[in-house]
Amino acid sequence: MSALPPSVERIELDELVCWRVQVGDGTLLVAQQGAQILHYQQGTQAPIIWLSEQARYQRGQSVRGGAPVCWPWFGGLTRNPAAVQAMHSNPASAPAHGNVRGLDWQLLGIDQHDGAVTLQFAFDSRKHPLPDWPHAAELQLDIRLDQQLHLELRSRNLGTQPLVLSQALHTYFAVSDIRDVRVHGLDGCRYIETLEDWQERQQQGALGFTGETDRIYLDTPTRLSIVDPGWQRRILLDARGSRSAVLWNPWIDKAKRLSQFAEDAWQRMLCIETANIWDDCVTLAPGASHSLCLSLSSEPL
Ligand SMILES: O=P(O)(O)OC[C@H]1O[C@H](O)[C@H](O)[C@@H](O)[C@@H]1O
Repeated sequence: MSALPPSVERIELDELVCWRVQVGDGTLLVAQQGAQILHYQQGTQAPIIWLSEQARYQRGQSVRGGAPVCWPWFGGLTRNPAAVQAMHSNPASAPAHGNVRGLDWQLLGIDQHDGAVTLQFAFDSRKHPLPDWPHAAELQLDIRLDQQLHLELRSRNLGTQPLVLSQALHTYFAVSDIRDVRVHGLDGCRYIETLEDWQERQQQGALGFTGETDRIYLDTPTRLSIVDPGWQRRILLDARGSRSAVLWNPWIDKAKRLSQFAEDAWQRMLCIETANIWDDCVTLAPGASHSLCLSLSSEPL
């Protein structure tokens, strides 16, 4: 069977410019705003990345689902270590997950090589200063589609003082039914239970889901996996440059309060956010850079 050559197409979804990429039987859709991946699917299997049925494609607003980039802080800024908060002149008014997920990034280039396609996006805070965050930094996201999907998020300090960041690739995964899936790789990890006064606990065995879940896992291994018996598949997440991850599902009540989110959508998604947070934040000396990398693939059970 001869494979079709890779293809890249520019499309517009409502207000957003997007790039649709096909490599072999893999399809990828990326919005230029936020360099946000919206869709990733291999062949005829269910999508690996989840996108809300109620997603809205509007300027200035992150799309619900896909893989938003949270930077230069993750979550509520006032929950971050003091050194991350100190980068901002008004932490109490800072938006959750930083600013770049709702801003336009620059497309640096599209490279087609060895049967793979790489899209390179950049955000430069010297050209687009972030409110109340007076620092010179460049962020680049390389998105490479081959037989797998590879993300590399590189932060570079272009200023003269140390830069301290927290960040995450806030990936929404598609699952057959959240109540049936298990996440492997977390056994023995410390975690912060944000729903119970941010207490520190320790994971025992694989993680299943029976209610709202919002946890920061620490000392995470390079590989996590989602075992999904309903769709008879295992999604593999291989990370580098990260020792923390957020596991999130809003469940029934919080789902009702989320934007662009159907009331029952919690059943079909699970966020595993490959991160640098809590005691795993990134400190960059002037001129230094850091890469947070994630490769996604799937295999039958
Ligand atoms: O609604 P958003 O700002 O996109 O945040 C969605 C979710 O992101 C993370 O997973 C946080 O840990 C959650 O507490 C939050 O609800």
